[in-house]
Amino acid sequence: MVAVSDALDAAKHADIIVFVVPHQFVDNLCKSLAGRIRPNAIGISLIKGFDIKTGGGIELISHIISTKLLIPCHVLMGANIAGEVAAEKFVCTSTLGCKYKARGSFLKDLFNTPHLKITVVADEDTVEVCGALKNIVATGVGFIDGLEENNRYKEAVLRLGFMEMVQFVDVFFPGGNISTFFESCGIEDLIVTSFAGRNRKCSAAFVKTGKTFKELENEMLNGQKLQGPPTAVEVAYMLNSKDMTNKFPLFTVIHQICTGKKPAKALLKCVDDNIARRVYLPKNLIP
Ligand SMILES: NC(=O)C1=CN([C@@H]2O[C@H](COP(=O)(O)OP(=O)(O)OC[C@H]3O[C@@H](n4cnc5c(N)ncnc54)[C@H](O)[C@@H]3O)[C@@H](O)[C@H]2O)C=CC1
Ligand SMILES: O=C(CO)COP(=O)(O)O
Repeated sequence: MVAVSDALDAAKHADIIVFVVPHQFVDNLCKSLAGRIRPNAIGISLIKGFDIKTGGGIELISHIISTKLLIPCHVLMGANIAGEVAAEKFVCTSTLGCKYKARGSFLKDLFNTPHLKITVVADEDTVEVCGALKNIVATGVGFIDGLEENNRYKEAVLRLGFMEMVQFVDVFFPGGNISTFFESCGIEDLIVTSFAGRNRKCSAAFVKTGKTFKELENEMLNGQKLQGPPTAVEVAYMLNSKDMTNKFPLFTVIHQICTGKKPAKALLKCVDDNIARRVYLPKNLIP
């Protein structure tokens, strides 16, 4: 394998292009590749987050790649932390979202290793939306850690957060499968990221130090970018444009804390107010 630092050099002759950059940079990356890659290339996005649509709503990153580069783009998201996959100490998992059966099976063989086990589902959008939304919930879990609060709050943020993930897909991306939430990209990635990810670590420090996320990224992430706080902004933009912030109280309060509109303790109140909330029953997902 040869590593090159220029994205166009890496992609211009490729049959399969794997996209793994912080989602903040996708637009520019696509500009640098548009019209200069193989027309029959296939994209796979590992990128977690959304893009804001002017005029309201959000766009999936894989759809942006597909539209801007005129190639199909599938997704690979799951319960894995990059360093742990590289260390090969135990078996990690990931979910490949690909609506074409034969291609899904080919891509599975390509990514599967003894230490990274891939399962394939056709439900591409749900895989991608789960990957993005769990970073918001993990940010909330980090706030609870930073407040040094009882674990009960962490457990409740995970449960309420998972429920809002299901609800978000049900309302805005109808037609997915409920079973996708039980794949690696769903509940498992939510737990892994909420215990071992950078979003949790930095949001705990956000509460403890009073520093901004930008300062913490510089100090703690060595040039990497957090995905949770910007994804919370994108989701809040979507919910505001649909007048639905009150239906997603956890996502909403996490965004308000990230942007300094509310103190971290507001998350405790949100949990107390919603802990007995009725379980959300999906109307538009296939059992
Ligand atoms: N690190 C992890 O454990 C996992 C990350 N992801 C997702 O993958 C995406 C990338 O995250 P990381 O791996 O942390 O990224 P990273 O910060 O390590 O960067 C990955 C690549 O993006 C390039 N890059 C950085 N800034 C850029 C810019 N301004 N323009 C163009 N390219 C740039 C870097 O050179 C590098 O090749 C995110 O959406 C993340 O949520 C997905 C699964 C696991
Ligand atoms: O997305 C991840 C695991 O799936 C990594 O999470 P963090 O970005 O919080 O480290």
